Amino acid sequence: MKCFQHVADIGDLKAALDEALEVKKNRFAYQHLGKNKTLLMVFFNSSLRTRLSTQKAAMNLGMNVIVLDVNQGAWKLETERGVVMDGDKSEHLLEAIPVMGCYCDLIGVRSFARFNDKQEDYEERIFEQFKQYSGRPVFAMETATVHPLQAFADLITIEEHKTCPRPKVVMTWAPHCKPLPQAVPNSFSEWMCATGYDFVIACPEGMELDERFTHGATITHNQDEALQGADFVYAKNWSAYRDPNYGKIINRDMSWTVSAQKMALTRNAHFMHCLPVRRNLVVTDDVIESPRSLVIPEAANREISAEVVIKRMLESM
Ligand SMILES: NCCC[C@H](NC(=O)CCC(=O)O)C(=O)O
Ligand SMILES: NC(=O)OP(=O)(O)O
Repeated sequence: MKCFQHVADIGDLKAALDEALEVKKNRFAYQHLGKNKTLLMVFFNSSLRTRLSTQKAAMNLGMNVIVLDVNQGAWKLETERGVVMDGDKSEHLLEAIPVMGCYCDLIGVRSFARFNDKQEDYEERIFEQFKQYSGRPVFAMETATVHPLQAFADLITIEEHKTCPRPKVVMTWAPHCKPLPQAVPNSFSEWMCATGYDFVIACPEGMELDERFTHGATITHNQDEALQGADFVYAKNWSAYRDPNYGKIINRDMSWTVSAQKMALTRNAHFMHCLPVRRNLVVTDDVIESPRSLVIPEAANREISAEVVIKRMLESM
């Protein structure tokens, strides 16, 4: 595997899940693969889980790990060609990327949507340049439009907790105080549509996501109806995707907060969220703290999804 970005990159999902469960049973079985190999993690944005779980996964595989926080101590990077660089940006990404590639064997990149320009975000201009100019296999650690390590970890978590072959999984929009990217819901939807699950997306009108990620899902604007019979409730806020509101908050409806009353509509569903989560905006304290909440197992499985992805990249070197 030379790139990990979309569900298709992982190939057969059943095989990937089997491999994940095997890795989870013995996460140090492939130490030889990473010997004398270096992972570089590049962060343009903050992280807790991705940073720790991906480093842990690489260490499980015997790798060395170096981390670059672009906004803390590195030169400020210009990303556009043709700019006269007489401002505060000292170095161009077009030099920085191949230089980074010199010091490592694999690169993970976190680069969120900037919401300046929808086309720039959805063309993945930063991540694509890493693919093109680093000379290394590259994986997404949440880019402008996708967060596949999260979606893979969520899929593993659902497989571990489902009690029927085809569970009903409902991804619901929930309110938030900041305009958030669509990467997490895009990838969750893309991955769920690739399973045989009954997958439903509930969101307010105007909050529909890019159809390239939601094709195959049932989409409704009625949250209560969607929650009926749900086995898993995946809450997430995202800002508007559709023009002319791209990247904006167009809805603050607190009746979409996932509460005990909402969970009572489900088939005793598990609650899921990628974290970090704003309590009592997205989900109430009692729901996230309940025994049906899977937020910690999801985070734990981030180590496993990352290990499978890095392992496959090392194997195909
Ligand atoms: N990697 C997990 C989610 C990251 C990001 N959340 C955030 O930026 C939350 C920030 C805040 O709540 O202040 C998102 O939704 O894509
Ligand atoms: N879920 C997730 O990616 O968390 P971080 O943003 O903390 O890495």
